[in-house]
Amino acid sequence: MDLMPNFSLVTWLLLILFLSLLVLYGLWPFQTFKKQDYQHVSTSSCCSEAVLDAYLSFDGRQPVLAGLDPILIKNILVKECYTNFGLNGILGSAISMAEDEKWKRIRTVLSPALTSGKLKEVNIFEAYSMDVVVSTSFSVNIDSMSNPSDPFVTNMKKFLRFSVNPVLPAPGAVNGRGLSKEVVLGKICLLPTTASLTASVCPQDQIDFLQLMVDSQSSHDSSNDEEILAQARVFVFAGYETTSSTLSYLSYNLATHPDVQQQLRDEIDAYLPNRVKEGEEMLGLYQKAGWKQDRMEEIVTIPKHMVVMIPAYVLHRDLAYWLEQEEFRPERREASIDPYTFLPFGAGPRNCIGMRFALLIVKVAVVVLLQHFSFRTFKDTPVRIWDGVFHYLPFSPTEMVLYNSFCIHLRTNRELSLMHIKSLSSLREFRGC
Ligand code: HEM
Repeated sequence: MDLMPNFSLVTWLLLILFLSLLVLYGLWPFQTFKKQDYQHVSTSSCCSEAVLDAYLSFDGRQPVLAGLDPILIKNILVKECYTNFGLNGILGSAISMAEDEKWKRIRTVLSPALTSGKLKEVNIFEAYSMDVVVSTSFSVNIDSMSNPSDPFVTNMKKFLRFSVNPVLPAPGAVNGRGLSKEVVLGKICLLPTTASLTASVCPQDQIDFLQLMVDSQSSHDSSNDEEILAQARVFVFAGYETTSSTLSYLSYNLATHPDVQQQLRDEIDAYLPNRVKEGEEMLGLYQKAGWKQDRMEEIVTIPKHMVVMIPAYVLHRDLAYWLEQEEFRPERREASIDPYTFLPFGAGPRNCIGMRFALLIVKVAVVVLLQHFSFRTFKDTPVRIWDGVFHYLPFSPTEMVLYNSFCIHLRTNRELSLMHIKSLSSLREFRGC
């Protein structure tokens, strides 16, 4: 008797394809976690009913370990700093993607442009958000509010909407040393000529990160050119959207909390009657809620090249660390904050290179705005902004972590044995799940 069903060739091929995909995506990736001693963490590829301090998920076939424990986070971020934002293509050589020696080299070149001393020289009043980032990163003055149709502004916006044409013209040589600043800017903005930029580029010897990169080129080398372009793009990308979103959320919170807004205005009037002072720590929005006492120590082994993500969005709403975690409570800055439970700019050697700059931009904007205006709600302002956002998203906050949103991503470069201190009371339910 013939035991093989009488399928057509196409059916057999589809069956083989189905079984291969099942093994590749459904079975094989799970072996990574089975080999490890992860009994204490939950393995889930969908929204889990209860989540521990660390849990496991999959990004396609890529196993991902997500950590919420501050000690785990500290170990990963400070000792194993291989950040990977998961971007490719035209941002492939950017500092945020680079690893090992390449990252060290780029970071060393770029860091001097963003020290606090350097920031004191920044002319922060001439323009804002994109204008400030572009002005300080490239020494190009644009006024995107007054000139929204300026080719630089429109093309930069297109780039930020991911509509940039990935096929860029070949790099142009200047003085036999690779790219000039104007050529890089032309390429980022897809401008046909650099003539329109020449008027905007500051003539004085203002040091910006782009000039530092261009100067660090020892000889004309097209891979260097590509690297410079990638840094230029990532600075705009990392600096513009983050800063403007921070300002938007902050103004929303100030509008919906008029008492906080008044208190801030009083402070500004008291401390800065006539001028904007830099360096005031005005943005401390979260507070550690107090450590739970019941703790258990375990050793966690994280294999080499494991992708680890720190789900900052969930961490910042973790009831183990924050009281009334959804509330805007600026007075929380009075309390000491565990740096590894509040990670708006990451931590460790690969933290945000633009952190000081971003805080400066945001603080100055808020001070100047509150000196002249008030933020008010109007009848359509949503009472809880996140309700409005989640209304349009098909998944809950926990699922968003599993979909890798609002996360810091890293890849370990060696096997790690970490002391994992687990709060026993951390077996908690995630809201919205
Ligand atoms: C409120 C504004 C900002 C926020 C919330 C923010 C947040 C972050 C975070 C979370 C990281 C990843 C840190 C990690 O992986 O540990 C990062 C990296 C980075 N940020 Fe920012 N950022 C902001 C503004 C800026 C600005 C203004 C610039 C540039 C001028 C900038 C440039 C970068 C770069 C280049 C990296 C990659 C650093 C590296 O891999 O060495 N960011 N940022």
